Amino acid sequence: MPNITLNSVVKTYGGKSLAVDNLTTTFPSGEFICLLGPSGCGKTTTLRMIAGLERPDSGEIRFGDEVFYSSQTGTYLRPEKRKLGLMFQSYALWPHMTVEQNVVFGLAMKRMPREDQAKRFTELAKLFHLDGLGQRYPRELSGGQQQRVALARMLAVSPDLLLLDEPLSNLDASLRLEMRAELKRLHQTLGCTVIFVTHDQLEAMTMATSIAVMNKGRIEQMAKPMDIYRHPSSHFVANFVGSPPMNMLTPGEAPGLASEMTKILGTPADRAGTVGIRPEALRLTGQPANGGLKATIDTIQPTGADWIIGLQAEGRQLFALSSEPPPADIGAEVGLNLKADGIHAFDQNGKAVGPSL
Ligand SMILES: Nc1ncnc2c1ncn2[C@@H]1O[C@H](COP(=O)(O)OP(=O)(O)OP(=O)(O)O)[C@@H](O)[C@H]1O
Repeated sequence: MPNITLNSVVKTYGGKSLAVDNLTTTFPSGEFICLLGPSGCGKTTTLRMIAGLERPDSGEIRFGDEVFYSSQTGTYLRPEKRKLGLMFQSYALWPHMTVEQNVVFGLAMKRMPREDQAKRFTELAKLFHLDGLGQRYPRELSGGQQQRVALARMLAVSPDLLLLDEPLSNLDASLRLEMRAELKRLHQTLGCTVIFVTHDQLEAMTMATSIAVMNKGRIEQMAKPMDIYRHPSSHFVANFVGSPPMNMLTPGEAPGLASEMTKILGTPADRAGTVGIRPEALRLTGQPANGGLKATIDTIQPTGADWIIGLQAEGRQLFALSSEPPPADIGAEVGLNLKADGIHAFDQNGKAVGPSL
């Protein structure tokens, strides 16, 4: 299966609002890629340009050797000519059609014989646990069942590429969990390339084989989820991925803690940039060691499996994440130990520096 390549793709709206900023990247075939980033960073625009629903201002988009779009040659392949499956947040099943009619809609449009359509529906109904629901109407289905019908409809035409724009955002937490597992399983079974837009880092971390973190119309970093988490290439990525977010110290903030962090990292003490520590790398001890780092507990948030512990250290609010209950109550002074692999440093331009790279 071919890769998707974007070369110097630019997209502005109304000639002035820059949505995608000279984007050059390759989405390798067979990967489950999550485009992750804050609202307005250009995720949907990127996806829509790959789908052919939005025309770039300039650049080139290819699917292997097939040119989807090229400003140089004036090529623009219409969406229906690109062999894609598309699914959006509002997946809009046809309300007046049964589940089976919805699923085989694309096949009927392609004039596939009725018996073959029925056969394909049986296969898909099995894959998406829709057995026995073929004659129901969408209003007679649960949210999760509707979502599975939408997925089956998208896959009925055997697309080479699936483009999904926040398809799980309308679901409640337990259904989301179920659908995340379903999509992941589906990707492993079908082996097709998936590009999935989300602003939810948990969704990206749990499903993607590769995350592309977007910021202001560009991809800041593209890597495997755990590499993004462990080796963020910039302040932006480090801050965006992780919950609670990384504790960031700008120059002058909590100097005792910052200098201990730079000492562990081996970066110069007269730093000009930011240092950060993941909440789980802040370990609390019952008693502060003599001359060691200390903090005061100011909030305790049990999540069930973990505790998020708010701390005050040298006038700064920090958050620690622990799978153990806190060693003391609110108001108590505790010692701090720092775990080296959760510490990161960034230069003045926000680029990661030091041994974490
Ligand atoms: N049709 C449009 N007309 C004008 N500006 C638009 C249009 N669509 C998007 N934009 C702007 O382009 C930028 C990128 O938008 P885009 O929808 O691609 O971002 P996004 O990362 O998908 O955001 P979200 O997560 O909120 O959907 C934003 O500044 C947005 O306001």
